[in-house]
Amino acid sequence: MSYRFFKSSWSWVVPSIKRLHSFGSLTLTQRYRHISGFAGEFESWKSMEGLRRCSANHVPLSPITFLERAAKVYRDSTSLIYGSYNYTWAQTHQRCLKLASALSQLGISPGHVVATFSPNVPAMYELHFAVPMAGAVLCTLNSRLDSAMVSVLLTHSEAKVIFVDHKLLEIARGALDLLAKTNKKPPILILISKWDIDDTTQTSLEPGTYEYESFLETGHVGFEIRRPESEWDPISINYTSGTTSKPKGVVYSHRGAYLNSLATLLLHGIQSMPVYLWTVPMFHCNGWCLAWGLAAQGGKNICLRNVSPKEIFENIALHNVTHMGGAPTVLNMIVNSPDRKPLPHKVDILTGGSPPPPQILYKMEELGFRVTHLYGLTETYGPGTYCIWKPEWDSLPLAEQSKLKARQGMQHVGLEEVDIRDPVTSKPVPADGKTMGEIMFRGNTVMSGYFKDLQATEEAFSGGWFRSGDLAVKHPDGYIEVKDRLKDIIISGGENISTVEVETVLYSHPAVLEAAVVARPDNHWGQTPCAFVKLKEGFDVDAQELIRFCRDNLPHYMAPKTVIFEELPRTSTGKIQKYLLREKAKALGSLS
Ligand SMILES: Nc1ncnc2c1ncn2[C@@H]1O[C@H](COP(=O)(O)OP(=O)(O)OP(=O)(O)O)[C@@H](O)[C@H]1O
Repeated sequence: MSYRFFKSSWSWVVPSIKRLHSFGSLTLTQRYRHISGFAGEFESWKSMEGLRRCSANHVPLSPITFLERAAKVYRDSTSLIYGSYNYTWAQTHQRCLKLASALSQLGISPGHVVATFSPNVPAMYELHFAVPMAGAVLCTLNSRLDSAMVSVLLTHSEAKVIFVDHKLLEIARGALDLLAKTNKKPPILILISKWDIDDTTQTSLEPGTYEYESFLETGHVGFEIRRPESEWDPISINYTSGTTSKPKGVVYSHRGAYLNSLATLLLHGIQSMPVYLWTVPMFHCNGWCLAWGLAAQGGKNICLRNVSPKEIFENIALHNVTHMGGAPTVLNMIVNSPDRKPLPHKVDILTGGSPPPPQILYKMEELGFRVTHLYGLTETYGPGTYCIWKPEWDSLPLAEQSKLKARQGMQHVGLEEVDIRDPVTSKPVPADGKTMGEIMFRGNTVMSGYFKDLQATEEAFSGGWFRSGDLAVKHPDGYIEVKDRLKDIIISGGENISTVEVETVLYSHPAVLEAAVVARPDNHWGQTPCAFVKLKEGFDVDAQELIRFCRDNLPHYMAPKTVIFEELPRTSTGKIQKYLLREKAKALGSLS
């Protein structure tokens, strides 16, 4: 300890000790407040002497630092594998610096939007760092969109550059042609072909178009990162899935991305140097924020172009995968696939995006997966709550465990609060497991707002909470359970029917592969439940059998009155498009 510090500390301590003696009966906090003289009836926090906010103790939070640290701590460890390609963290860091430098040489400045249109190839991972390192905002477009939607989102986001996977080139060109017709300046196209095509398609590139690898090589590693001035600065725009309306541009900040990345690592139990299989699309909520998060733990990113059960099982064995994620539809695909097999070791899998039927959770655990169930929206950076597992549940039968796990749980550490409140009065509903209300969020991992839509932003935040549009109950243990979307709930004879509950029963029938329940208008009841069902191969049951099965397992008013067998329409993120099914049910007319 230096003399100066010792002297100044001592001069502070002596009178403090004297004061401490005279207030011997106070609590520790009260004593501290008294001796440091800054709180309660004395003075406010802000006048506490000797403090200074400066670059030594205050840096805007940003996930960019995860990569910089990984390049030192995990320098020679593998950062990414794609087919026969692999990189170390030092290489990934250098490649991202070069890419950021190349972007800035192209004229990309802080605040500009850079779009991607690609599956989970290595470029997607690199762009998650390179774009914010150039000070720009990353906009990852869903790789399953068509030209028309891509052109709409490019117009809305005002992207200056778009990175396009070579297999999506035609769709992207179609989008740019549409833009040109509206006299909008199209973004510069950079083609991602390196990892799949040996001789680059350079020669077939149109003027003003670049190839990813040669573009990256124009940058230099000495690039000075354009760090956010404020942690509130935007880092990405994520468009919602468009399940209930047209996609909205949700803006994430550096701060929120940093916090949600860490929270997701924690809830997923990701320790140092995991092996992560990329089955969650990075375009969806930045891979639930793990595109950034894995750098914080020096993870090995196993990138996959196509996600199929065969590839999943092969990669798990080949790379010793420890963690992965997937929407319930991916889990359903795994448990019903002929390629499924017991795992060579435990794999932690995160699932969320729609309600996971307990039967599917059950079968996943039987195969050797350890499932963590999360719930959230694009507006909450993906994961917002999760079903925190309690050791006392381990001794319950697996079926019982799966029912508990199908609940959406409680908020993760990055969020302040999640509550179920009456959508009209905003008062909390009782924790009785019965009273439904709207799920509302508050905290640092809630979006900054909808890009260019202040009205929608204000509506979403009215009352000081973010309103999710989802209906849920709160159980006596505080865990929440989603019952429906506000737009999907069925009201029959004055009774609310949770379509999720009816679907859960349908999924428990051995012949049912997929099920979705919607409202069918009814002259007598107002609405009745109408089920759309896809059967497993080789099964043949009729509507009456499924209705009987539901009546045996649910109050009669909740059982579907109509069952239609067909393929279920899905959004590009795999969610069932209930509004399309509702239109079909409406076209059937009243049953009564
Ligand atoms: N674990 C879960 N259980 C039940 N529902 C879930 C779960 N996770 C997510 N969801 C549903 O997904 C929704 C969030 O989806 P996302 O943000 O991808 O866009 P979207 O709501 O489908 O699209 P849009 O807002 O454009 O209609 C939630 O509001 C909720 O309805």
